[in-house]
Amino acid sequence: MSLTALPHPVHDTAPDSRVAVLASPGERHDEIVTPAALDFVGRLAAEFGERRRDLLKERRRQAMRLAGGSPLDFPMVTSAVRADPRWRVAPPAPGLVDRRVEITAPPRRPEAVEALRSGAQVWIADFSDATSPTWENVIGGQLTLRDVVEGRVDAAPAGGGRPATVVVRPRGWHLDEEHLAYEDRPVPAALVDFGLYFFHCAQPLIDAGYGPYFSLPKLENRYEARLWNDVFDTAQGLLGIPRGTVRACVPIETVTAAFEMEEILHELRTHSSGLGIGHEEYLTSLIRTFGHRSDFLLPDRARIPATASFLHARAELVVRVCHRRGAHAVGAVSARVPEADRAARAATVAAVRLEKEREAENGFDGSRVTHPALVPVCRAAFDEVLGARPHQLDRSRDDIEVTAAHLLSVRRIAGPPTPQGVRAEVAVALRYFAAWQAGHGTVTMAGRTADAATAELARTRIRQWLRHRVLDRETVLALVDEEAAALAADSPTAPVTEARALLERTALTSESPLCFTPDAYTRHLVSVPVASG
Ligand SMILES: CC(=O)SCCNC(=O)CCNC(=O)[C@H](O)C(C)(C)COP(=O)(O)OP(=O)(O)OC[C@H]1O[C@@H](n2cnc3c(N)ncnc32)[C@H](O)[C@@H]1OP(=O)(O)O
Ligand SMILES: O=CC(=O)O
Ligand SMILES: [Mg+2]
Repeated sequence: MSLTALPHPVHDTAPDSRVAVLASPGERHDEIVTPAALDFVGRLAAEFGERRRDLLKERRRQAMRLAGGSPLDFPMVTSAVRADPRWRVAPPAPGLVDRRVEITAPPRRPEAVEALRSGAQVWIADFSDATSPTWENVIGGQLTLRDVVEGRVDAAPAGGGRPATVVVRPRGWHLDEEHLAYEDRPVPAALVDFGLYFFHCAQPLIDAGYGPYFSLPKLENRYEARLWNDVFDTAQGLLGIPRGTVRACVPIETVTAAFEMEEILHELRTHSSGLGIGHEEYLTSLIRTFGHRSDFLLPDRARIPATASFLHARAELVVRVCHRRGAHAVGAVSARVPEADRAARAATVAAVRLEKEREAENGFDGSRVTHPALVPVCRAAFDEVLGARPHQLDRSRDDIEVTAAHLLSVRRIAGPPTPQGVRAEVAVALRYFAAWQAGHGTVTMAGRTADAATAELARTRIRQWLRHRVLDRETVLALVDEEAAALAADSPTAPVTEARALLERTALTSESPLCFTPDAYTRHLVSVPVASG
């Protein structure tokens, strides 16, 4: 597909005074937080703010229905969409045809340089889980992206070839951006991350032969996909960019979305760049949705392999649905990262290689890694199956039959954790919370990388174990003491007391929030007067 270059964005409207910035300007912020960009974001907030609030209410209603015993199944009302063999998603856009390796990293300049030059086909610049959303990080991330798109970053891979295509992962629908207010309400964080990137970078990307591409986090149903699709239509309309220029990939990260994959593709079909899978978010969603049931009691992490039948069923269904509709299917990110020790490093490489080989054999068109040293490992696994072909969209997997029972067959692995398993989750949550409160969205520990989704899963698991009484509060508190002391010894400046309080609030109280981020964000990362919402 070739895109026609357009005249510069049409944007001649007066700045919208209903958008207020509630933060002091940082270095170069005036390049991003311009009156015209604020006006654009304000228009999106005006148009979509209320629908987004309604959809968040619907999330809560659906959670209550499922907790009350309503069965989860493929929706009857959309069976015609699933049965209709005719529709396809848009063809793969320039830069997204071959996606055998995607690397994820926060949109910080050092990681941007490494990711772009890593040899991966795609860089997922992650505002969602890999960024601690301080205002400085949010605007700094946009500056990084603008510098990349406008060629101010040395992005050429050392071994030749082209830099990775940029895909931006905005924050999810559940988060607000308290530093920007529209009519005195915080602007949805998703619209800030999407809107600022789109406003500044869409046209330069099109001029360079690419487009504004996104990865949409944590969608729960087709209505949320429709909302994004409408945001894309409006945004393209406002800037005079042809409809269908945007592309968006949806990782299936919630259990309700797993039952509406095909509908999600259908809603986004003019803008879709396929579906993916994410393990951590998905496990968190399973516990949130069905964690009260003993057949959903999740054991230690090490005992939940990607080959577990319920995860395998979701992966197979993603491939089947995607290939039926001409869309890419992208595999899960490996949390393992290489360690200095040679033997440990070799074991990590072998394990990642095996994961990626399985995905390539199952029909995925590519997969995700989170460290540059793993790019060649993922690449080799996909090269073996794809060879010179850019993808395997022609490989239909009509042999795959996935039922609701398959997707929910957790029972086989269900069981209590081991003491080591509990300690590992306490340690990861505590260390991540301390890093996040200090403005770092990713950490590496014991050969694994963690982001907000990792910490969310850790504290959700601790809660589930307490709820099922396979763990008691005193044991957790004793582990928190030990791990807090270890963290203070390792990092004397880490905000250990605050991290500990956050863990206790989100894992050990009965009123623990649905997600740790909204409440922790307001308490710890918002440093200016908060707009009333
Ligand atoms: C399952 C999940 O949750 S995955 C998603 C969450 N994790 C991520 O996104 C991790 C992305 N990486 C990062 O944020 C950071 O680079 C950190 C925190 C890992 C850096 O930690 P370090 O201890 O420096 O890592 P390490 O020494 O292994 O990295 C080597 C180099 O590769 C860079 N690097 C590591 N991971 C990435 C990445 N995903 N993308 C780009 N560059 C990276 C490091 O910045 C470092 O660069 P330098 O040599 O110029 O300092
Ligand atoms: O985002 C991916 C995951 O595995 O979590
Ligand atoms: Mg993730």
